[in-house]
Amino acid sequence: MHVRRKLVVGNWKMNGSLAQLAELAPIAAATRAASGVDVAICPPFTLIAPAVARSGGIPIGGQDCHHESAGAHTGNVSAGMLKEVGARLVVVGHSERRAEQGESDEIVRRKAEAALALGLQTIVCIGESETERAEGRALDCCSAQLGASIPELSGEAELVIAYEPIWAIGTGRVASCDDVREVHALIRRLLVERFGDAGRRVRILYGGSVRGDNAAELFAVDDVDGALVGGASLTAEGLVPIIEAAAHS
Ligand SMILES: O=C[C@H](O)COP(=O)(O)O
Repeated sequence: MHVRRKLVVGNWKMNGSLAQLAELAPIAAATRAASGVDVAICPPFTLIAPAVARSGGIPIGGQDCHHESAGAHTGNVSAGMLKEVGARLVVVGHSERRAEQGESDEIVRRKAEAALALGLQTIVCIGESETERAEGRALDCCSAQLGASIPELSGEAELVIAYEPIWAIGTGRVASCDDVREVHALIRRLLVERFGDAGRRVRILYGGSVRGDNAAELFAVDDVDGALVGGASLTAEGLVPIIEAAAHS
């Protein structure tokens, strides 16, 4: 039996400011008070360095990285650049990037490879659309995305999977515990089939309208090892109850 610590990651998306970094201190204090929970915050690129300086020890990460280490890729940032300014993790394959930047599973896998190779904890996102769920294709969609988006496990850096049903992101429509249980069980089975025992150590996060008032029931679901939190992570008031729910799960 593998004991996986709960992991709560705040994804600020294209939100935040230097002033908003004041939220990090109470988040760090709550994290210190909550035993057995890992917490990280992923602000926009421009806030990573100042966030590291004011993090109170919480890992700070990026919301994306390019799959190449350098070159003519205007507007992009490499995993090495993230690492140089103190990032310890990165999210890749978020559905918003898949949709807005047209990122394929293949590109997401290459980004994950680049990040893991540099020792960044790497969170690979997958999740079905509303249409795919309505048509009964959610499991097939997640299975295909997982298979094509994650690299082989090698080295010491940690791979994390985030299941985020697209229709639950920022909508207030959190997925039912039964649906989350079904998808997380599928992800776990596929990870173990592919990586053997190491697949049992990979943490699987749920993301999509996680709030203080629904976190506890989500964290009680088998194979939910934490949450990728968007809107509620922008303030300590929103995120601390989720951290506390993780500590008590
Ligand atoms: O990365 C975070 C997710 O997309 C969830 O966002 P949300 O908590 O605002 O629904």
